[in-house]
Amino acid sequence: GACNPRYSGVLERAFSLRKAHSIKDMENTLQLVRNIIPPLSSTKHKGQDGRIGVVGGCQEYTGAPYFAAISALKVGADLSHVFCASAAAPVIKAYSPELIVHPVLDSPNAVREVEKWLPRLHALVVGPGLGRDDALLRNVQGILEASKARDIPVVIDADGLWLVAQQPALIHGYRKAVLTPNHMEFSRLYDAVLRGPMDSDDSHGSVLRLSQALGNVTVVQKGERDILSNGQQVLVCSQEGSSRRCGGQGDLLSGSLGVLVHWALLAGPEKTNGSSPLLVAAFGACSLTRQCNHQAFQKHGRSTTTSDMIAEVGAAFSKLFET
Ligand SMILES: NC(=O)C1=CN([C@@H]2O[C@H](COP(=O)(O)OP(=O)(O)OC[C@H]3O[C@@H](n4cnc5c(N)ncnc54)[C@H](O)[C@@H]3O)[C@@H](O)[C@H]2O)[C@@H](O)CC1
Ligand SMILES: Nc1ncnc2c1ncn2[C@@H]1O[C@H](COP(=O)(O)OP(=O)(O)OP(=O)(O)O)[C@@H](O)[C@H]1O
Ligand SMILES: [Mg+2]
Repeated sequence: GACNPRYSGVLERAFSLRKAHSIKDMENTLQLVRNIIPPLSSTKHKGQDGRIGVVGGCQEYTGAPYFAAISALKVGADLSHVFCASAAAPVIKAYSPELIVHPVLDSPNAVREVEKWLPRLHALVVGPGLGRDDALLRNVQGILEASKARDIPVVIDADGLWLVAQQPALIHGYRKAVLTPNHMEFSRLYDAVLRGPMDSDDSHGSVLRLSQALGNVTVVQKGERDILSNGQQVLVCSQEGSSRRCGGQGDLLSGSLGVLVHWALLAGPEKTNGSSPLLVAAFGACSLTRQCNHQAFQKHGRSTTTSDMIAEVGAAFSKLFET
């Protein structure tokens, strides 16, 4: 690949960005995030700052879709929907009166039931707590196809990434897709798409190559440092978090990202200074999640859970983005 001038140009850029992932770079990117945040205003109507849908939640997993959907609201969306399997719905409803919960995902009409709502949604977060049941995944495939046909931005996380690893063509080249794999999900995707193990000494190159191989969808590799790429640019988020790794932190990230993606696309590339709006949105969600983790850990230490982090969203958002 190194002989290909376009590729080596991209790599050079990636490497220079790697060296320069300084506090100053982080600060510059945070400023771009600030630029995409819509001002609070007394003249707006309910819904204008975001109507987000989370597709996930099954018999086993009810926490993950709840975390994602409530995080979207706490970040500033006006309405947050959950489309889940029927067994998960009463549980999720009982966690929160703030979410709108549709028990449709295991119905034979699942795709039609979700499609009805698509014209009213600004972004979908697909995968938290979805599980790997074949019938459910087939329905989600239909939902993804319907969302693409309507040009609705999609954040794909957790078991949604399991589906994409099986069928990369589902999102290949979709400009409005962001994938948020953890360590395992990333290597599974990399294996499936690039047909070989990744080079664990070159995480920047791996994220860049995976994004390119998927037709430049935005990829966020979560970890000690989050590495983000749209196949052209590579960003690193090393906002201070903590050493506490309770389950659900990724769901906070993907739910927040659902809102930020909508805001970033609405703001457009003028507000992001030529950088990809999706990359800026992803950087915002990573910084916010890590800052929530940091603040919650200062209060709760080892007993920190994702609910403690969600309680910090407001203060973390102000600290990072409303300075
Ligand atoms: N309360 C809930 O309902 C929660 C449900 N969850 C759901 O659980 C399902 C499975 O998600 P998983 O994340 O477990 O996915 P996987 O089944 O792909 O498992 C990931 C595995 O990788 C391991 N791992 C993570 N980081 C690693 C690293 N850096 N090096 C080596 N191993 C590493 C983890 O211990 C985990 O066992 C998803 O539907 C997810 O949304 C999670 O979101 C957590 C919270
Ligand atoms: N070693 C680490 N140090 C600091 N932050 C980390 C570390 N690993 C992950 N994170 C942060 O934790 C958040 C969630 O990442 P993680 O890899 O735990 O996702 P996940 O496995 O999908 O979580 P979930 O349990 O919700 O499924 C991200 O914001 C990421 O930046
Ligand atoms: Mg996860």
